[in-house]
Amino acid sequence: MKRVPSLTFDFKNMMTDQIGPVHGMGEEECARAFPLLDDVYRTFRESRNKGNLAFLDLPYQPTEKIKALAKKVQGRFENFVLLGIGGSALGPIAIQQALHSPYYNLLSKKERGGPRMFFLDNVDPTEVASLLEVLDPSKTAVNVVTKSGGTIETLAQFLIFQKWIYKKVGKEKGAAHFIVTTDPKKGTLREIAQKEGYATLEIPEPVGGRFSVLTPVGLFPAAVSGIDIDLMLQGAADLDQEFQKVPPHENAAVWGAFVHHWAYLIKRRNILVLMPYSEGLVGVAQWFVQLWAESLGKEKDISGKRISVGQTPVVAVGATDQHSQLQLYMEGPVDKTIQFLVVGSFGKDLPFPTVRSDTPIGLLAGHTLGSLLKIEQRAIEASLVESGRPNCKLIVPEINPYYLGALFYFFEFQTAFAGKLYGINPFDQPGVEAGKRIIHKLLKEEGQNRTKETSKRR
Ligand SMILES: O=P(O)(O)OC[C@H]1O[C@](O)(CO)[C@@H](O)[C@@H]1O
Repeated sequence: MKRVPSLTFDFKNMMTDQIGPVHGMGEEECARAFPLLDDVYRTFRESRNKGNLAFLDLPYQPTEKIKALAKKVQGRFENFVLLGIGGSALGPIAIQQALHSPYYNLLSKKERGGPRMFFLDNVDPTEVASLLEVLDPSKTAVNVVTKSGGTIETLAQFLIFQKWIYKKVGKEKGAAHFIVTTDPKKGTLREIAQKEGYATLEIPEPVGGRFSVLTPVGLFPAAVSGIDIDLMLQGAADLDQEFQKVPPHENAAVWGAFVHHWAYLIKRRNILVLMPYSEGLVGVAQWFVQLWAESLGKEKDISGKRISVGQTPVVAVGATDQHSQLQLYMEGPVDKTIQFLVVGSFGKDLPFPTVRSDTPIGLLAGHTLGSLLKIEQRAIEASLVESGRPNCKLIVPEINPYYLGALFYFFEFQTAFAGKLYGINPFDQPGVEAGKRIIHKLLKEEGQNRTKETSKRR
């Protein structure tokens, strides 16, 4: 089978906006953009050639080590728990949600072929304690994922799990339960892994957390749960090859970046609503939110000039949020672009029994759940167009490892390219540092007070 990951980006409905000083983006306006895209694309390619866009080369990495370690975990453990936050959890969660049944953990081990999968991306004590109550530490593998190796939430989760496992099986045997995915050389978790003798997987040094889904961060848990990770990388590689062959104005991810950048700067569409019409792609949409928000929400451009830019990404799930958020999108401020995320064909479908009736139930005759969901998407798209509400759509032929790999690659490419258009650095996140500093300060101060109180009481 010849596989070409032609993800289609359809933005003809971006021109429906009849409100505001600039009307639509017609063919002429698009054509005028070509020289700009050519220019920016040239510098983008130069950055890649200099090794500054390392995430674009991830599709070509070797996977033997990841698969070998995954096989060991599959054979030995009943449960697999991933600990991480932000880019160290959203990608792995998105993969599971897209490629496995939502009831994966209810299947038998034979049906699953590997352990039950759990993902903790918060430090909510009720959630963590509840998981510890139902799992057996002697049958649980723990994958601690952190690029920096020093994220306080992940370190906190790790300490709790380390204590829980060591208490049951002892320190010596306990070491075999931990797999640390982190920076190849530095960081607290790297040091701990070395000292305790944990298995480790490397996140390439120049790849930041939110661009790391196609590193062992996403690939290892995927392989543990039996997903063909080579096929995921193949999808990304084929899309890369497709992109390298065409001029920038035929590259769908370049258009994705350009259209949203134009919508934000010229049309003041401050909000990008990503609306998947597939439960399997909700995790991808949530992963995208971090990618778009952390990469493009910046105060300064690369020269240090204050510009404060960034579109606010929001997830709305079709059809569910038609009955929750849609009213706002139809009649509220025209400050949004709705981007649908649709699949060509669903993996499974269920036909309706025919009911003869003049009530809405009779309308379902001859349809399936899948055709209903597709009709709902088309109807909402048409209703947005009718009321002059700009929207666009990304079409994924089907949800499988191949197209999922391509989809991640598409969004990462689009985001990095949008960063170039904005003239900002899409790979840093200086705005989150202040919060981290204060968390550390409060932990220190309140920790000292608590220690004093405890020793007074003794
Ligand atoms: O993988 P790490 O280093 O633990 O970071 C987790 C997340 O924290 C952030 O650095 C933001 O605080 C994200 O960019 C990152 O995905």
